[in-house]
Amino acid sequence: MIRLTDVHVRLGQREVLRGVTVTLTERRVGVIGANGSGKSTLARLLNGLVLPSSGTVTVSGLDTRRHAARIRRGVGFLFTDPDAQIVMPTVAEDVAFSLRRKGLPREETERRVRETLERYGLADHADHPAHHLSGGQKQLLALCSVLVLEPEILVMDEPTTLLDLRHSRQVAGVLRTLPQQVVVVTHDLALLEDFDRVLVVDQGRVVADADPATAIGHYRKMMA
Ligand SMILES: Nc1ncnc2c1ncn2[C@@H]1O[C@H](COP(=O)(O)OP(=O)(O)OP(=O)(O)O)[C@@H](O)[C@H]1O
Repeated sequence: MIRLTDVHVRLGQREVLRGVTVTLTERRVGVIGANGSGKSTLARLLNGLVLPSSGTVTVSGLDTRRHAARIRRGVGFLFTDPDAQIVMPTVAEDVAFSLRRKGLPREETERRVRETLERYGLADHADHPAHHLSGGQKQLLALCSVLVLEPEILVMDEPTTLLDLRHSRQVAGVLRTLPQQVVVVTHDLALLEDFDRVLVVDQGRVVADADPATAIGHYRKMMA
């Protein structure tokens, strides 16, 4: 469970989030809103990448200000730009990297890497250089490298921006089957159709918080 209580975030001179209070218990939560409204900042609060200037953020009961390292281990974070996340030369090595740091035995690491790449359609690219992948394939690779760690919560910042329709649908399918709580910041409204809850952010505040159809309707009116 994620709880934000009267959260303000100031970055430089700007108050980017202004009094956000929400408790997120649903399995799939979407966050939408105009460019610059504060969505990414909200996402980054959830794994302690950004800390509140005032107010509190707790994840599974832990305050992000006091338990940053533990929270980062439990909350997988997928950045918009996959190049920010891919750290190893080949596809399989990149997925294996985080598992190795956990000290898993080699055989188990190889098995989990293979299974993950197969599940997300990247098995044929296992030994290819990661920088030879297309943008969309890189986005899938970044997702594999996060999911292989089986995080308790997954936070994604615009995970489908580089994906074609087929791969967007594949990610939507992945999100449907994942057992963990997922929070997705996106401009891809179709991705949220069957989500449990959608927040609309405007100028640093949550201005709507409802089922997808209601929240997206509110957003469309707001942007008209
Ligand atoms: N490090 C920073 N220092 C100062 N201002 C920042 C910083 N990071 C973000 N901002 C500002 O905070 C505001 C919200 O940014 P944020 O990235 O959270 O918006 P967003 O809703 O995710 O936008 P987009 O849809 O364009 O990705 C923007 O006006 C941005 O310029």
